[in-house]
Amino acid sequence: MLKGKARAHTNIALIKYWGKEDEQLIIPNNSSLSLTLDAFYTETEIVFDKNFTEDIFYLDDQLQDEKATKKVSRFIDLFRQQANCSFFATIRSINHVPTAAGLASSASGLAALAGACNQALQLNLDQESLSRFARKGSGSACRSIYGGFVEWQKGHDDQSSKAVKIASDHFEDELAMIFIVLNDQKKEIASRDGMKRTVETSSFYPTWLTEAALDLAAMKEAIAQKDFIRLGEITEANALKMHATTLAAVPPFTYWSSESMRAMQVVRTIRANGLACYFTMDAGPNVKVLCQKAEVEQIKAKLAEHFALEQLIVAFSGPGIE
Ligand SMILES: O=C(O)C[C@@](O)(CF)CCOP(=O)(O)OP(=O)(O)O
Repeated sequence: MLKGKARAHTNIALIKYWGKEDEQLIIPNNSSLSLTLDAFYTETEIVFDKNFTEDIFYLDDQLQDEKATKKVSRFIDLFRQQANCSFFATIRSINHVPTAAGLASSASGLAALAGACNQALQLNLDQESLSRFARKGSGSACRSIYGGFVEWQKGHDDQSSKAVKIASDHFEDELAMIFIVLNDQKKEIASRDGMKRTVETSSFYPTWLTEAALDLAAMKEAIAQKDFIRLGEITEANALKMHATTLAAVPPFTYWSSESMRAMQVVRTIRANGLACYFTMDAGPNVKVLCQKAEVEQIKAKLAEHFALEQLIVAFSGPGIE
């Protein structure tokens, strides 16, 4: 019996990953940059045993169906191959994500599973190699291997496409992110499907790639300068450009609900009244507000004039895989 356990935290992209160059290896068309957060994480335990007759997957103590288990099995196969191990495994993942949040936890989930496999199979993979493995589970998962500011260098093959930690002299410790959880019933298009349709049909997509590269360079400069205003401006503009690509897809779609639009307007108004805060959004209606730790309580209080307190969740910079 081989046992492994790991904890990995959620990351939110400030420069978005949006579109694949290679679907199998999950090589992106553009590099991205994220902030790993402390509030949300996944803890995964895995046991490999020669007497097991199939892979079994529990998520939040719920036995998972064949589809979900197959996805996890395919991912674990990467590690079994690496370790030349044919044992089946039992996986237990617990998502420490506020239940109401409905926040995507695939990134922390797959990163934690990568770490647990690494330990159980005694592969001694370093963080760079772990990041490559996690990437093949879900692109954004590769960034959760590290804490703080993380760049996923797009690369062009399995070896070169990986995440790296950005030297930031602890600038991330001055930041906060407030999640505005909007429980719209909007049927979400999974990020994998959304980006595929966008790459294949959106006339705005080529411009996105040009802009994302410029935004990344400018953001790395803002981090080096510890310039929060610049960091926020680029974050918000980059999210808007990424979401703009979906409006020109065929058929067009958007992740924005009416509540998302209201939340974005509230953030703009709070900013216009003197508190520096900027929004970003991913493949869902929730709005995330990037601000400075020193002002997070004031900004949360302003948001609470427009949203219920239980819809507002504060997170700070978090660590890499543990
Ligand atoms: O996180 C970001 O950079 C931006 C997004 O969250 C969407 F806004 C994309 C996340 O995509 P992911 O779920 O990693 O896709 P996969 O590789 O098809 O599994």
